[in-house]
Amino acid sequence: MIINFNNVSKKINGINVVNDMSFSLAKGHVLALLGPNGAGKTTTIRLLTGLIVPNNGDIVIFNQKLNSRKVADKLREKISVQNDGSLYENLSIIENLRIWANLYNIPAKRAMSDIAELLDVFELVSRSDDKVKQLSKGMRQKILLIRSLLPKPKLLILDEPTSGLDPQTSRKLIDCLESYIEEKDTTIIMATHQLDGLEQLATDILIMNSGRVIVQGEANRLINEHWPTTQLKIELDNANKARDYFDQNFSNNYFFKNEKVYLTVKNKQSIPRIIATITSNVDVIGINKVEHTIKELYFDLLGKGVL
Ligand SMILES: Nc1ncnc2c1ncn2[C@@H]1O[C@H](COP(=O)(O)OP(=O)(O)OP(=O)(O)O)[C@@H](O)[C@H]1O
Repeated sequence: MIINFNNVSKKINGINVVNDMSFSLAKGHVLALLGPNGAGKTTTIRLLTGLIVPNNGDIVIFNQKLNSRKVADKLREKISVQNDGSLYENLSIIENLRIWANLYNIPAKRAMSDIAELLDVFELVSRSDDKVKQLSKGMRQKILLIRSLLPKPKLLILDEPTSGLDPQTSRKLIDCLESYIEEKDTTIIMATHQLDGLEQLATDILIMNSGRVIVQGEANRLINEHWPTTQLKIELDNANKARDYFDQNFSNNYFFKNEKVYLTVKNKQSIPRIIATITSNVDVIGINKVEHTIKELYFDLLGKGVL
């Protein structure tokens, strides 16, 4: 495991902002830290970076107990935080990145090729000589992300990397990050409110509220546990004509919506047989398995009053 939080609590102004929190994160996994405003996400991240220390419990990163400033400083060699430090506004993108590469002690030749690769992945090659002060918010976020990737961190910590970005730019940033980490085996923990398309990047999720963990684990497992049955979406040539057939054969396990049938199947093994039966009895245009999302899981838990 790269990170272990063992019964960690943190009190601020007499309030348990993080309350008996336990979770772990395996190498190469991407954890999305989710929860409403004030849930304790940023505090969790500050605990993780050693900026604040827990009142109870312990934090173990790369098998080292995070119990002193010295350990936190040592761990900094393996950890990058996106929002650490600011950019030099009057310098260009490339100048900024060279300065940071130098601060990270990256040899000049390697820095040149790494910066070129990152600018390419993040689609900023044509803007590399632009001054930072001329950049849009989305571009700045990209530069901060590139900067945090430069030291090739084993663990990358992101606090709302897409905050304030429009949906398109935010998706683009995540796409860039995804294509960069695909080959790099970087472990990531990312606090975010951006739930759309999160499964594209996140392997694990942790939903917290009022300082407590509500659910945590691998996203696929949590989704499968939450929706143990499979739902098939069946597009029909003539939905009205097919109503009787579904009534007689699937009684309460289906509903019609927008000319489509949504059929719940309890036993996954029976899916091929069911599809064969349906296609031989009604005119089917297409059948898809309904894939549930992290966003649905989040709001389902929220709607049920768990959060
Ligand atoms: N330095 C501080 N002084 C006082 N209260 C604090 C401090 N830091 C955090 N808190 C309180 O702790 C709680 C959790 O805050 P935190 O910033 O960790 O939440 P968050 O989940 O990151 O929220 P958001 O999504 O709004 O960024 C909040 O009630 C906040 O007011």
